[in-house]
Amino acid sequence: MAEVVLETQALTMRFGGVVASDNVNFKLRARELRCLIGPNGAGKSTFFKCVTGLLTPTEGQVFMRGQETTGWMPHQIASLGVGIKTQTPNVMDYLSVFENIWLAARRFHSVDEAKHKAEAVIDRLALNSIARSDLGNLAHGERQRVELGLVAVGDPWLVLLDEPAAGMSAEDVERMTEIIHELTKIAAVVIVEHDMQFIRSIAETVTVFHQGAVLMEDHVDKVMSDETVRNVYLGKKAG
Ligand SMILES: Nc1ncnc2c1ncn2[C@@H]1O[C@H](COP(=O)(O)OP(=O)(O)OP(=O)(O)O)[C@@H](O)[C@H]1O
Repeated sequence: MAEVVLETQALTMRFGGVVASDNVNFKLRARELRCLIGPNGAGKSTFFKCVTGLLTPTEGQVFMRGQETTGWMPHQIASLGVGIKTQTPNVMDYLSVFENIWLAARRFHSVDEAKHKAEAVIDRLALNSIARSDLGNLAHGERQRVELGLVAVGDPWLVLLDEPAAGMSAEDVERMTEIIHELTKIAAVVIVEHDMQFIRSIAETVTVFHQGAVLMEDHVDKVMSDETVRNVYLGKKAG
């Protein structure tokens, strides 16, 4: 079986009396693609933030490729080879697409190598036609793609994405699906997502959160037809 690249053990996060993440045991293997779903307030973002270092869990542990990372800062986690895309973009509007991606590549590579890497990612993500445009002038879907470029340019073995398809057109979502499949050739990918159509088109196994805990973890088709899941979530949202 493939190596476990991400694991949480009894991960718990409390905000005062609210148990936002409740004893979560999670495992992800190399090149696996996993969507985290659940209704509003289910604890997806809290779990994501505990794993990416934006929050330190109250209890429990996080391991990446066997290395304990509980309480690490996001940049420390990134330096292991983990690509993180949060909902707060880490881009510069007054620089071009190429410059943004090149700058991200410089964190990992020499000047020449960074240029080469940036060009390769621009090719792979079909960003050639907008490579010289300033980020500030791009449409939402294009920006999202550039942000994935920033993640991909570090050659990550684990990629953690918070709502990459939010606010996108159907065409952009389709492109994003292709890019994510492309990413799974080199990395395991975790995606927090609301868009059910997107989830159906990319996911195999999904993890359903409810009241901070894992309610179910199974193939997307099984999860979508599960009555308990429908009751807590899909019944209202997926129609
Ligand atoms: N910083 C915080 N302080 C206090 N309570 C919080 C904080 N962050 C989250 N919570 C609470 O924790 C619970 C889980 O929230 P979380 O944002 O993780 O859920 P979610 O599944 O990501 O929801 P959504 O789909 O709406 O983003 C909610 O009850 C929320 O109100």
